[in-house]
Amino acid sequence: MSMFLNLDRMEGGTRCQESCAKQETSWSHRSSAAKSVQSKNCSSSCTRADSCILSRIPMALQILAYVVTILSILCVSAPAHSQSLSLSLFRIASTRFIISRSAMTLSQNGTGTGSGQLSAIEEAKKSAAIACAKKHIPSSGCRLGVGSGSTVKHLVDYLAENYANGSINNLVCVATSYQTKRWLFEANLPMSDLDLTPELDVCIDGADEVDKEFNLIKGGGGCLAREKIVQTAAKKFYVIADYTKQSAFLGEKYKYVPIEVLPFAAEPLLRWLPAREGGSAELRMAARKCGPVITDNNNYIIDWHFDKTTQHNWKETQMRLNNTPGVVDCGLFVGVTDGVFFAYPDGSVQELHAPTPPKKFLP
Ligand SMILES: O=C(CO)[C@H](O)[C@H](O)COP(=O)(O)O
Repeated sequence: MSMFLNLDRMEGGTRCQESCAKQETSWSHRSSAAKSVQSKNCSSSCTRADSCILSRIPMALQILAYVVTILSILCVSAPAHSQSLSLSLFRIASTRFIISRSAMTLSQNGTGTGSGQLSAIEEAKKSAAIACAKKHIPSSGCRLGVGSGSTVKHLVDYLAENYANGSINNLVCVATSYQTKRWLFEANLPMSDLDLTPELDVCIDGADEVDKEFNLIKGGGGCLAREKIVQTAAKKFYVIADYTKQSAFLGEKYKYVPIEVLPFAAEPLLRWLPAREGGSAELRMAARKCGPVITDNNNYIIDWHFDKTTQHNWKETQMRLNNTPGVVDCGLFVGVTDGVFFAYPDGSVQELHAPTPPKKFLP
């Protein structure tokens, strides 16, 4: 839900997105000069021009407009021009009132309960994100891979606050998705990409399910390919999750493995995957657009609903899936997690470490 709300917020700022996209190539260690460019262009984070103008109308003027309007209506003999002036003022004031009410509703709903309170699960996501950040992001900063999804949004909020108040310095963030990039940008956090910063110190990401051997299913948000690339580029990989993601075995709670595929191969893969791996496969369809979900890499997602009655060797399954023509990557993350932060409804957070440290490409 919150993902949709945030996208809605972005859709309003088309001009802002364009200027952001133009800056993308120079988003490395963003200087204060770059930041001022950002705040200039993205004062259109105030998404619609009319809401910017209206927000500058002082409250006193609005009240005056209401009063004048009521008086003119009461006073039928008032000259026509004063009636029409007061009606215009009334319209402006009412529009502003409606806009500010809708903005309030949007921001409240974004927190998960519609009442401005975080739901128990959102609270847990936030606790996991903060605990992990406190432990693994040093105040002297680091090169940080930033995952995707609603749990990661709490991490971004934490980083925004602590970077702004100087508790964390020299941070460089590499996003795993378009949405995360937007969040980092709006939070004024310094960003880079893998071209400029190919080696990262830490990557922190959410997950859809984590089993007791630290095998993960990821890709509920369709960002799995970039998430795996950024995770692989990092020396350490930590998962942040609420208690609903903790399972004894994969499939206990989450029902499928997302697989990013080339559109050209989608139809045959929908047949090949169940024929070889069992279960069933479906093309993920978009919720608010006709047709399939298109990933940040312009690919499709196939959700493979695996057979829960048989035991799977996830390492081998991952290798087979990734060796299939047309598969870009799959949402199985096997043997790569250094630690998981699970947060529970009572507010406690448990940090679990991998029994044997995962092997990394780089030391
Ligand atoms: O893999 C992901 C996106 O591709 C997310 O990390 C995963 O779906 C968890 O998301 P959330 O924190 O919203 O539950």
